[in-house]
This record gives sequence, structure tokens and C-alpha cells, in this order.
Amino acid sequence: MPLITLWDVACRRGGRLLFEGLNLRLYEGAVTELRGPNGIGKSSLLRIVAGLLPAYAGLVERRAAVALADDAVALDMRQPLGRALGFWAGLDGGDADAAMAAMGIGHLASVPVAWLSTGQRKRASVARVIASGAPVWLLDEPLNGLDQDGAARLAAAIVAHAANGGTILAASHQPLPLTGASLLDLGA
Ligand SMILES: Nc1ncnc2c1ncn2[C@@H]1O[C@H](COP(=O)(O)OP(=O)(O)OP(=O)(O)O)[C@@H](O)[C@H]1O
Repeated sequence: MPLITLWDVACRRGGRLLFEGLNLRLYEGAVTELRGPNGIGKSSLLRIVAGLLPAYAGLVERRAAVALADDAVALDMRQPLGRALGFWAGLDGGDADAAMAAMGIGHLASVPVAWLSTGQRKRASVARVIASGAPVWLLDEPLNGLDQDGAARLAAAIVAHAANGGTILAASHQPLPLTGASLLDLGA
């Protein structure tokens, strides 16, 4: 049984139909890379899957909790990273320290989120998804701003999450540094 199923989904934004007739199943243990040119609707699709944007047509079925990481770091900028992540992990029942360690940012726990660099913020938003405990991870350009170590940590986190029965849908212009992902090309 898929964790997420889309039936015949269409997306319309700003008066333009971006895509239609999209059928998608995200199964436990699957990693799916979402590709397509700028503006085709990848971020919009992630928001539809997350329930943040209504589909223009079609049906979306969610059988598990969903966590989305996009360009906006969804953390309190004034708080130290550890407390900001801990707040959400506390609500979600996840482990902020383990998530920070996985993304190599444990040493930044006392640094205000606003002071973090671009790549550190990206690592923090991935850590928030890790700490969410949600089976479904939606990642929008997760490699943006990440150095080689960050990319390797992201790949390891994705592989571990899939091995634990999670599913990952990642919109990325660069291939994720891991094997076994399936491709969904919105531009095809
Ligand atoms: N809030 C909005 N109102 C109207 N149109 C929007 C809105 N948000 C996005 N769009 C339009 O929807 C289209 C698809 O945007 P989206 O961000 O989903 O594309 P994308 O495939 O993720 O692009 P990129 O590769 O550049 O990140 C774009 O033409 C964009 O201008």
C-alpha cells in the first residue's frame, strides 16, 4: 500500500495549467527524484503532496505524516538552533540531538538560527525533517548550498530513512549522490 497516492492530479498556478493527469505512488522504502526544467511545477507538486496547495483536479491520498523542507528554514530565527529544533522535535516526538548529529551541526546547537550560513541552514532544515519522525519526506532542492560533506550526510539520511520504511520525494536539478532512486520527470 503506497504511503502517498496521486490520481490524475492537475496543478494550476497564476492562471496557467502547469501539469495534469499526474498519477504517482510513493511506497515505503522508495526514493524518488523529481526532475524537470525551471517553472514546470516541481515545488508546486511537493506542496500539493504536503497538503499546502490544493490540486486543481484529481485526488491526493496521504496514509502517513509528511514533512517538507524547502528554501525557507522553518525554524525560529531568534532561537539557538538546538532550542529551535528541539521545540519541533518535542511536538513531533523526534530527537533533535540525533538529527543535528546526523547532519553534522551538533556543534551549532547554541548558535541563533539567524546566524547560520546558507549551507548550515540547509543542514538545519534537513535536520528538522529528520527530527519530525514523519514517514514521508518532501525535499525541495535539498543539495542547494550543501558542501560535499553535507551532501554525503543528506544521502546517508535518505538511505537510512528509506531502509526504515520511509519514503522520499526530492526535487533536484543535480542527481542525488545515492543509487537506487527512481526518476519522475515532470517535463517528459
Ligand atoms: N504563488 C504563486 N502564484 C502564481 N504563480 C505561482 C506561484 N508560485 C509559483 N507560481 C508559478 O508556478 C510555476 C511553477 O513554479 P514552481 O516553483 O512549482 O516550479 P519549479 O519546477 O519548482 O521551478 P524551479 O526549477 O525553478 O524551482 C512558475 O511559473 C511560477 O511562477
